[in-house]
Amino acid sequence: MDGKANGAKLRGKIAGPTNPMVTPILTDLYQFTMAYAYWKAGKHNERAVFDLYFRKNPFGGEYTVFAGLEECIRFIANFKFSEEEISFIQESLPPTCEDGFYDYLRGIDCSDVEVYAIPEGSVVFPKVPLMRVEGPVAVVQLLETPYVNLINYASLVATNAARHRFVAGKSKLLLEFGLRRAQGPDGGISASKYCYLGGFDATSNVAAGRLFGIPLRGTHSHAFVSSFMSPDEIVEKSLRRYDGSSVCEDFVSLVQMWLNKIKWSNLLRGIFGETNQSELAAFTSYALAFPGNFLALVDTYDVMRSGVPNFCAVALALNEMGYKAVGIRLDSGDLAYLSCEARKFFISVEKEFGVSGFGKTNITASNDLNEETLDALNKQGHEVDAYGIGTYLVTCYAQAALGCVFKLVEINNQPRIKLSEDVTKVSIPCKKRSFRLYGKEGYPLVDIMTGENEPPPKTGERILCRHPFNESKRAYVVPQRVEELLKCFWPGSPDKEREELLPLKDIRDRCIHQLEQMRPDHMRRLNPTPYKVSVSAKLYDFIHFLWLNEAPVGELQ
Ligand SMILES: Nc1ncnc2c1ncn2[C@@H]1O[C@H](COP(=O)(O)OP(=O)(O)OP(=O)(O)O)[C@@H](O)[C@H]1O
Ligand SMILES: O=P(O)(O)OC[C@H]1O[C@H](OP(=O)(O)OP(=O)(O)O)[C@H](O)[C@@H]1O
Ligand SMILES: O=C(O)c1cccnc1
Ligand SMILES: [Mg+2]
Repeated sequence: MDGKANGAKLRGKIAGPTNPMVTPILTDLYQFTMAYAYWKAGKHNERAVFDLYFRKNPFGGEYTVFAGLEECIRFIANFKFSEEEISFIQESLPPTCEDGFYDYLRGIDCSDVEVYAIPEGSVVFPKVPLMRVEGPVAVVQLLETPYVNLINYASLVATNAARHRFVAGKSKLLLEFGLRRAQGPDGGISASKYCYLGGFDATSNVAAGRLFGIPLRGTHSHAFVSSFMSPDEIVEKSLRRYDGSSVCEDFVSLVQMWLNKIKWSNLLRGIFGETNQSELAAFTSYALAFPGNFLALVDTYDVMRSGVPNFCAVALALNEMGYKAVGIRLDSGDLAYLSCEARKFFISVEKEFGVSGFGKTNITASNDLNEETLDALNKQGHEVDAYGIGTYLVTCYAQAALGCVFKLVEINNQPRIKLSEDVTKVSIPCKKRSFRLYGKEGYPLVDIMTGENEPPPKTGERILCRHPFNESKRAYVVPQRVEELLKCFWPGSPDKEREELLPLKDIRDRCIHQLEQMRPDHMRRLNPTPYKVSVSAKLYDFIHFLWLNEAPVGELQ
């Protein structure tokens, strides 16, 4: 068993959802009309089992990162209608609905609901339940919309982040800059949380930093650079040495001196003439404000003729004062070419002035980056150390939704099936267990679903894994390791034993670890190999028995 996935068991109070808009009325009207009809028919307490799953991996890939579980658990742990909400539901349903229904709503909570789920941050696959929710049918029905809502975008954007990480490579720093472009405030907060979960290193979103403890990072914008007109604007020019031993009274002149040295140095001669002085003023001013964290946006006027030499002048002046400049950000132009040119310049400066490590000055790139542009940069060769990514990441531009569904699979111990002309849309009936089977090389080989009461797969014992719908697709597997996927995250009460809800950082670690464990051909961007999802022989037979039982036989005329 995976040590991390098999977290500590816990009891005790669970906080409410992060977003206060997540209340029992954040659902579709039809959940209430169905709840009324269940109640009216006296069916509302029938025990139902629903599976939450998706049918197809997003972004043309063969894997998905499961995210959003903690918010689902927080939601049901605090599920209770307020009087105002009940009055509003009463106004929204037809007046013929009986008052007894509202008394029923007043009394419900999720103490009779059980949620089994795959741990958040796990790598998951189509058709395998991410969550199995069991409880009184009317109550669980009300959970459908908020649950699908809480999982859909979270898993989609976490997967998008993981895919960007995969292309960028392990060693690059990935910064999420999407708040201004996200789908509203909750889209922005969720994006920051789940991009971090999916492998980003930091966010520019301050509220998300506070809410989730995500590291905060940032540079400055073109507005800051273009707000300066000339170095004469800088009034407070003094800078104390890093070690506090002395003060330079005119840092602005020190910067000018370094700019001249760069200009007339042998190695660098000819690359630039006069740099933009208002840009130099902005950089100098920023360095005076943050001498220990100096990073400059260098593309406002001209990257190689102005931004980079100006940055170097300020960085060398800082170096003389005992500070190490952080780096530059490129936000337009050919990022591969400019990063290579900037790197050459830094290496020349290191050689010319003997500033050790200057050649390794950090280069951050931004500007409409996505998987494709990252891939193109890799193919061309580049010198970027960090990427700031916004629009394409947080809006999930390449795919709008994951398409999670919440389907009834059993009621009153009777398995149920949803048929469809489209075989990928046929639901897999029964209250099920699922297992991940690992092969000799340590990679996950196949996920298998079984009926709840079947003997589970065992390490070293051969088991037949069948494609759920395609008779000819089957394989014997002798697992080297068996991991049960669904664990109890909500046993109906905070006082009963349940899986611990781990800190976001631990969930992120699990995600990164699981992605690293996957066989590389499942992960590649072009034509990845599908990961196998299967059912036991017994469940296969039962699905097809129920299918034939429920499907009417047509008549040809
Ligand atoms: N070397 C590269 N290979 C592939 N794509 C790149 C490369 N460098 C930059 N890009 C991408 O090309 C696009 C360039 O955007 P665009 O054509 O709008 O120009 P720009 O650099 O933003 O210019 P401007 O500052 O005038 O708006 C961005 O999406 C960027 O990520
Ligand atoms: O490009 P994204 O992936 O969305 O990343 C965030 C962008 O937001 C900022 O500027 P903004 O786009 O607001 O202005 P700009 O177009 O002038 O760069 C930043 O400079 C990035 O370009
Ligand atoms: O800090 C940055 O550089 C930043 C933050 C948000 C959007 N674009 C850039
Ligand atoms: Mg932009």
